[in-house]
Amino acid sequence: MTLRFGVIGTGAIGRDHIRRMTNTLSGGEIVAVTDVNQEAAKQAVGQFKLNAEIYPDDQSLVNAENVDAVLVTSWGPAHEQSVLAAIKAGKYVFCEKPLAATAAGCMNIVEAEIKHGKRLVQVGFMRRYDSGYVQLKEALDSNMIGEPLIIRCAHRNPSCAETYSTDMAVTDTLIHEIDVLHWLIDDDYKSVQAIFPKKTKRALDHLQDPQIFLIETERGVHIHAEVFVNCKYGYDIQCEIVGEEGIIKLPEVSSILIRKNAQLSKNILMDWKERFIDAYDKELQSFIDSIRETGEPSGPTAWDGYIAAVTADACVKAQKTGVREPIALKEKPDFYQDGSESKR
Ligand SMILES: NC(=O)C1=CN([C@@H]2O[C@H](COP(=O)(O)OP(=O)(O)OC[C@H]3O[C@@H](n4cnc5c(N)ncnc54)[C@H](O)[C@@H]3O)[C@@H](O)[C@H]2O)C=CC1
Ligand SMILES: O=C1[C@H](O)[C@H](O)[C@@H](O)[C@H](O)[C@H]1O
Repeated sequence: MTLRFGVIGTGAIGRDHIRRMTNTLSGGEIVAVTDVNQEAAKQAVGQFKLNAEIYPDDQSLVNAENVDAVLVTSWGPAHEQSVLAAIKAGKYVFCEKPLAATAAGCMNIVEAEIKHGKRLVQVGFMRRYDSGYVQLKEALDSNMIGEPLIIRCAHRNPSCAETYSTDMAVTDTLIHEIDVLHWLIDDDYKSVQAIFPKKTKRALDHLQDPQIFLIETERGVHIHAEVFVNCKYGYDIQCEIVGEEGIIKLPEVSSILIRKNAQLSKNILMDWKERFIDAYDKELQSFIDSIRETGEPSGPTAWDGYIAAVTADACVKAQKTGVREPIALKEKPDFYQDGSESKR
């Protein structure tokens, strides 16, 4: 059976997911959309020629009888309400990061899903589906380099919006490393310290950019994570893992080699939509396939969303205090003890 989707939020990534669901993926169909900007919802229906009804709000959409699953692609602070409404209506829900704006909000969702009695929620941590990160995970799971000791990573955007704030370097950007790194090494975070290097001239007065986060894990791995959102040269994601027996590194994005004007060069992407286009396709196709085959999603769980929120809260506190801040997670419920660290 085709999974019938309702979309809450028809902005940038909402339309990108509608596009892939309509043109690329199989087994899913958009039958409902809503946006607080109803004109945006109407435009999305027209742009993709959807046979979909426009609903006034998330509540009416999740309760629609012909909606089996919900895509939450609204602004982060609105996610918790929509996800809780979907769970209450017994609907599957794919929620873009963040699952909720606070750790407490994520815990509300965890408790609601456990009370419902089966998994409904997948969080849009798409890097777990990126072929480069999958190769890193396979190498680590096979003990290729022995115990991981050090991770160096960088999350660089060519530029950011004027509204982008210092804490968004954590909640909007570093959140991807926060999720993918503990999944990669199957370890928990212990503490974090934020460092503000010399500021780039391209950052507005209110924004600290770049930033460095020094994260320690429970098993003693040290992570040096750079966030630089006005790097100008490109959209560049780097990740290198130093182990006891060797080093593994995220592959560069495929590009032709250009020999011209006495130079040898490669292209660098400029946009996150293009850099992770395959990962977005795979995460959503996996959501559809897993629900159709097993009755539950198999991707990043609401508990992964909680881990990300607790860690992000500690990173934001570290930005303010300048000292090493603890990252204290609650005990993982049995409901999520399915070895999901080794799954997507
Ligand atoms: N996984 C990834 O790499 C990415 C994730 N995101 C996440 O996706 C979410 C959306 O981001 P963008 O598409 O860039 O934002 P956007 O601003 O382009 O679109 C958000 C849309 O949601 C609508 N909206 C806001 N609150 C709503 C509510 N309560 N009910 C219904 N509609 C509502 C807005 O009117 C807007 O049309 C954010 O949480 C963002 O962090 C965004 C880009 C990439
Ligand atoms: O919304 C986004 C996306 O998640 C991109 O992957 C990040 O690189 C960007 O910084 C963030 O604003």
